[in-house]
Formats: sequence, C-alpha cells, structure tokens
Amino acid sequence: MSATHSVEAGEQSTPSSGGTPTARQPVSTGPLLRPHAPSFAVVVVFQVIGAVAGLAPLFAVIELGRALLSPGPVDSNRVWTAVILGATGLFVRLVFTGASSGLGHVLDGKVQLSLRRELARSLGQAPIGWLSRRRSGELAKVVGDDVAAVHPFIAHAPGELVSAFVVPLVSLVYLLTIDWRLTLITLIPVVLAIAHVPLLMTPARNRAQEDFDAAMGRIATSVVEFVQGIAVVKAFGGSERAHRTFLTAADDFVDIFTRWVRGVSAVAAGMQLALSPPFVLLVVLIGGTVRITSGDMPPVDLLPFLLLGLGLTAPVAALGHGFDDMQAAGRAVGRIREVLGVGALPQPARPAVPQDNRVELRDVRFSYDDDGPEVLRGVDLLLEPGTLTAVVGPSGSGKSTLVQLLPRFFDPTAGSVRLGGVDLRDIDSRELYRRVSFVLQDVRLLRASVADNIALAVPHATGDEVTSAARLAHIHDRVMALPRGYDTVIGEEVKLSGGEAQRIAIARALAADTPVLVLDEATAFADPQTDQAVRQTLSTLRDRTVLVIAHRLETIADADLVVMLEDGMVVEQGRPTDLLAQDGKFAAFWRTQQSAVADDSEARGGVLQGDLSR
Ligand SMILES: Nc1ncnc2c1ncn2[C@@H]1O[C@H](COP(=O)(O)OP(=O)(O)OP(=O)(O)O)[C@@H](O)[C@H]1O
Repeated sequence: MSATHSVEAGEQSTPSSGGTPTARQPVSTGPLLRPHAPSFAVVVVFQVIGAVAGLAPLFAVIELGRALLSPGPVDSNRVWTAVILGATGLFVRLVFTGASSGLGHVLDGKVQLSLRRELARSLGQAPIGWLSRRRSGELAKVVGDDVAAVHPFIAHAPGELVSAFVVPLVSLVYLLTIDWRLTLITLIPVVLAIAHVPLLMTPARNRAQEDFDAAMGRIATSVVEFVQGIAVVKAFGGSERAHRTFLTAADDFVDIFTRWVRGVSAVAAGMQLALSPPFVLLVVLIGGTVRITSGDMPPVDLLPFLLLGLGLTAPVAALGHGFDDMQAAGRAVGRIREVLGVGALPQPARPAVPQDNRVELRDVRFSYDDDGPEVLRGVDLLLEPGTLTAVVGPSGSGKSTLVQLLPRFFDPTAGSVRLGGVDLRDIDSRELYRRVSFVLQDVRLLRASVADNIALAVPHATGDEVTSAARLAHIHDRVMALPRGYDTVIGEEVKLSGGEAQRIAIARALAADTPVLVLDEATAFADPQTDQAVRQTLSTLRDRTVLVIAHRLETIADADLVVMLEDGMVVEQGRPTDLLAQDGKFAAFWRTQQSAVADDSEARGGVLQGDLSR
C-alpha cells in the first residue's frame, strides 16, 4: 500500500457483491491461453508424430527378427529396408520430439509471462482491503510457484496424454493382426496399472493433497514471517515463541506429509510393479509360451509382443509420473484463477462528478467479513471544505477503518460516503484520486528515485513543484544531502528512517495537491521534524477538507471539529472547546491524553503543551 494515492482505476471492472473487500469470483484462464492455441496444437501434434515415429525402430527390429530367423538364406533387401525404416523412424522421432519440446518450452515461457502480467494487473487493482487480508507469502506463491507449476500442463501433459492413447493404439492394431489372444494377455499389465488410477483420485486423497498444499503454504508464510521478524525477536529474546509458529507449521507438515505419503505409496508401488519391464516381460513370456507350446503361434511371433508390450506400458508410465504434476498444475491454476478473479472495486457505469469537496458519511456501517462484527455502526459525519476534522478515540474504536473509507479502500457495507454530493461508488476512481490523497501510518515507498516517489500522483510535476513539496514536508535538506539528491533511488542507494519515509509520503500528498486529504498522524515514527511536517501540512491545507486521526493534543486543539469514536460509533462531536465544556467522554479522553503528555514531558524535562486556550 502506498502512503499517498497511487491507485489507478483498473481498466476492467469486475462486479463484486456490494463491494465488500472479500468479493471475488474465480475467472477462467481461457482468454489468456486462447491466443496460444495454434502453437499449443503444433506442440501436441509434433509430440504425437514423434511418439508414433518412435515405434518404427521397434517394428524394424521385429522385421529384422523375422528376416534373420526365417528358414533359408537371409533376404538382404528385407533386412536393409527394416534398418532404413528403423533409422528413419528414429530420426523423425528425434526431430519432432525435439521441436515439440523446444516449442513447448517457448510457449510455456509465454504463457507464464502473460499469467504473471495478468496476476500483477489483478493484484494492482485489487481492493487494498483484500490485499491486506492475504499473507504476502501466499500471494508470492501464486505469482511464483503456482505459475511455474503450470509448466507440465503446457509443455508436457497434453502431448503425453494424446501419445498415451495413440501409441498403444497403433501397437495394439499391429499386435491384433498377429495374435489377438496374446494381445489381450499383453494388455494385463496396462489394465492393472490403469486400475490403480481411481485410487489416486478419491476424495480422501484429494483432501490429503489439499492439506499437503495448505501445509506447504503455511510453512512458506511462517518462514517469511520468522525471517522478517528475526531482528525484533532476537532483541526481545522471544525467539522460542517466534519459533513456535514455524515449528508448529513444520510439525503439522510432517504429520500431513506422512498421511499423504502413506496414502500414495502403496498405490504408486502397485502401479510401478504393474508397469515394470520385468513384470510385463513375464506376463508376455508366460502367455507366449502357452500359445507357442499349444502350437497356435510360431515362436518368432513372440518377438513383437516382447518389444511392443513394453512400449504399451511406457506412455501409461509417463502419464502416471505426470499425474501428480498435472494435479498440482490443476490446483495451481485454481489459485491463479482466484487471484485473477479479484475484481477492482466496482466502477460506475455512468460516473458522476462531485459538485464540491464536502465529504459526508451517512449512516455508514462496515464489517470486514460478511459474518464478522460491525466495526463501524451507523456513522454520520459532515466534513466541510476548509475545515480540519480530528478523529479521536480509543484503540480499536474504528478510526483507521473510518478514514480508509474516504480513499475507497473499502466500500461501506451499508450507508454511503459522499464527496460533493456524489456517492464514492458513482465517482470514477481516477477522479476520486484526483480529489483525495492520504498519508497513512503504513508508509510504503517505491524502489524509485526520491523525485519519482514524491511525484507519484503527478508524474508531470516540475522539479520546482517536487522541491517545494519536499520543503513543506521538511525533507528537502535531507534529500539534498543524499548522494544524488532527488535522483537517489530509495531502497537501493539510501535507506530512509521511518520518520523520513513518512515525510516523503507527506511531500507526496502535498505534491498531489488534492482538495481532500486523509492523514494518520504518525505515532510510530514521531520525531520533531516529522511532527513539524505534519503541523505544517495541516496549516498549509486549511482551505482543504482534512480528516486526520489525531494523536497530538495540538492537532486536536487546532481542529474545527473533533469526532470521538467509541466502539464504531460517534459518541461525541463538536468544537474541541465545546466538547471540553460538556465534560463528557471527549473531556475524559483529553485529560488522559494530557496526563500522558505531561508524564512524557516530565520524563524529558520539557514543558507541558496542550492547553486549549488559543
Ligand atoms: N483488516 C482487518 N480485518 C478484520 N478486522 C479488522 C481489520 N482491520 C481492523 N480490524 C478490526 O476493526 C476494529 C477497528 O480497527 P481500527 O484499526 O479501525 O481501529 P483504530 O481505532 O484505528 O485502532 P488503533 O488506534 O489501534 O489504530 C478492530 O476491532 C480491529 O480488530
């Protein structure tokens, strides 16, 4: 999430139920794959041609056997024809299989690229609420591992699938012309192997596989979290506790893996045995011996069964090996589709333009989950242009949730948020973000130059505009001290402190120059300069509509309107002096804050600031 607005309206809008942050519909990956269909068909056809041509050397050996073993002088023509046939088949197989594999991998690269692009687009326009509820490890897995898991689907599986039918079919037809009874016997290993397949597809086994995937996801996430938090954990000596999540995930994984292996190993072993060359040869030899000793088949006819019998099982074995990959690819595609289905918040069919910059909340209700508790419970609020409104209230009272509704991170579950008389849902998001910017606590700067970070919302801003925003945000001097000034790349050439990052975010909001500003006063990175930057911002923006989550008494005292939230409801609102005079909840809150500041001030040997006389 960027600290100021950088959210572009998605080109495609997917309707979502009521615009709740969780609304999503899996979408088909068909349209993404369709442009690649012709290349895909070529890959499959080449693979099939290669597979069938691969039978030619076997036919050649059979023919050679017949030529060499038949009584009388050897027919050299017959021998050489067989040799040439075998060599040609081998060559054709090499060419087509190689071409199919090469094309398949190029195609796979293209498909993965378009999937990743589409995922990036989808994530880029996903409601911030949806993103903040997903663990970063999970999303990284979808864009990285899940897209990579599509590989067998594109490059191998379809060709192998078709070959697995075509190759045995050609062999079967040939064998049937020789001895249909022995043909049926030769099929026994294949039938036995195929009989195992349903055992791999039982609901219990699918569930075990899903558990396995989920456990893998948990391990990935807990590793990321553990590594990210390792410094804090070490400093506070809580490594045991932090380890616990990871260890629990690892323990769970071992249990689930054991169950998964137990379920699959017996079936896999049975399949492998059925398809193993010794077993196939044994079956063919027993059947052939019976046929030959009973005088129904000449001994030389056993040769095609011995050779092609092995060929019959090879594609089935390949399918068996590819089965897990294909199933994994199928599940990966499911997760990819889910992310692709994250719609942007619904965009209006006929956007309306706000009349002015008055913000109004009418009976706003909000819950993060459909069946979750209401975090905002009927909030009515009027923010007039040219006024500063301070939201105060205890932790968890819904302040952040409330201010996030203005830049439309979420849509309210009931009621409406209006800008200039128009419901935010009826305003084109580009228009909305031209009017509303925000500086929240969770500052995210881009790995880009300082200037680009400041001018994020106004890419064509002049150098002077960027500099004056930076001056107002009290970050100009610091930027000038950087190795390459405004061209210094944040995160690469310089690491900024939390307070500095916050001031860049403030400069960004000032450069955006929007008539409505939403600001969460920093508590985490509060340093005197950031403090000053916030105060300067608030004083230069007096002609705007400003909504601030206020943590400082000065800000609260300066506000035109104070809104006291408690448990998702506005319990008091009015001018700060009036509210103090009422001696209600706000007054009590004020006193608590004041004594906290006094303690702090005393601790620092400072002077208490914060009385309301202005
Ligand atoms: N992404 C989320 N998903 C589910 N519940 C959430 C989410 N964010 C906040 N909440 C819940 O909503 C309620 C209000 O939280 P919110 O952050 O808006 O309060 P706040 O007044 O800003 O608190 P603080 O001053 O501590 O930041 C809390 O009960 C919180 O647990």
